[in-house]
Amino acid sequence: FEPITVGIAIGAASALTGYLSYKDLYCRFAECCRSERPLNASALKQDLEEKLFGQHLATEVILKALTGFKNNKNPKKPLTLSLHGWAGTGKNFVSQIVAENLHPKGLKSNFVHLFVSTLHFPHEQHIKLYQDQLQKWIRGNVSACAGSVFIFDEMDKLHPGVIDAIKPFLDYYEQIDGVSYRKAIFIFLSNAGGDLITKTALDFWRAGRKREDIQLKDLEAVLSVGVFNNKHSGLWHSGLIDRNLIDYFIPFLPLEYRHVKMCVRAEMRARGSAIYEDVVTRVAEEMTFFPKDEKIYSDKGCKTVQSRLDFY
Ligand SMILES: Nc1ncnc2c1ncn2[C@@H]1O[C@H](COP(=O)(O)OP(=O)(O)OP(=O)(O)O)[C@@H](O)[C@H]1O
Repeated sequence: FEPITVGIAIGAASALTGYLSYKDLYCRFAECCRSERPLNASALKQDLEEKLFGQHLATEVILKALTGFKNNKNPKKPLTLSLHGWAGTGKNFVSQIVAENLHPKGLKSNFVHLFVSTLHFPHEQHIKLYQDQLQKWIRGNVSACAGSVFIFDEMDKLHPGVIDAIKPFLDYYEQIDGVSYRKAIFIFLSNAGGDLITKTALDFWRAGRKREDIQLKDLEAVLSVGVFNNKHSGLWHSGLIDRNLIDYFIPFLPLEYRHVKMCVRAEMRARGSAIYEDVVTRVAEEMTFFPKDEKIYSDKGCKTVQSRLDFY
């Protein structure tokens, strides 16, 4: 070897290791976008199985969708998940778990963005402005971090025009104006279809079948009628469905008395308290259940558990 070549090689190597350690050091103190970092699938699985109660379908589909997407070095489009179900069944909660498994700071991460329809896009007359702002926001953030996560809550209260603005980003384009959106993740949350999911769960219950026996295929047809044709839900007018831009529809089942109790226990644990079963029962019994006769499902899911626990 010529001395010059060796010198260049050593220089390059030390520059590279210097750069790497600088970057590592930097990332210890500041948040870094690590879109290429592999997903720890077993950590996600454990989180979902331990923390999310009564949602065997959501657990299964989310795990499958995320591991598949993150293992693919070359996705052809961003991942789009549409979560459906009754209030308080865990849609926001799951989004938070997913966000934390992708970016350790979760919802506080600079690479995770939550939009709430009634908060961020309240006025119908300003749709044009919202469209512009949203496009700029998404473009800017995906340019800064390819693996950005965007969560849209209350999709059923969103004017479909707003989502129209981001349709091109969800499509199969390699790049748009020099930016590739293919590693980004979009999560839509909605109550649309919740009544039909509940009806299916109730049919199973009335037939004496186990909740865990409900399969995705039992709900797909139901969701397609109830959600795809529902004129009052933000997505459906927008053509996202016709163009097959939603990768997974994820149903959230209504929660039963036993699940509410699990939520109370989880909340007690989170507060560092011992588990008092009499309090667990009292909080769960304060919730209201439907349908009128059978009283199986909590009408607010686990939503008011935390505030109710404050009384004890
Ligand atoms: N399936 C569940 N497993 C564990 N905890 C749950 C579950 N569902 C709800 N919770 C608890 O209840 C709280 C409220 O639920 P969450 O905000 O996720 O409901 P949601 O489905 O997003 O409701 P909405 O449609 O009204 O926005 C969560 O922060 C969590 O503590």
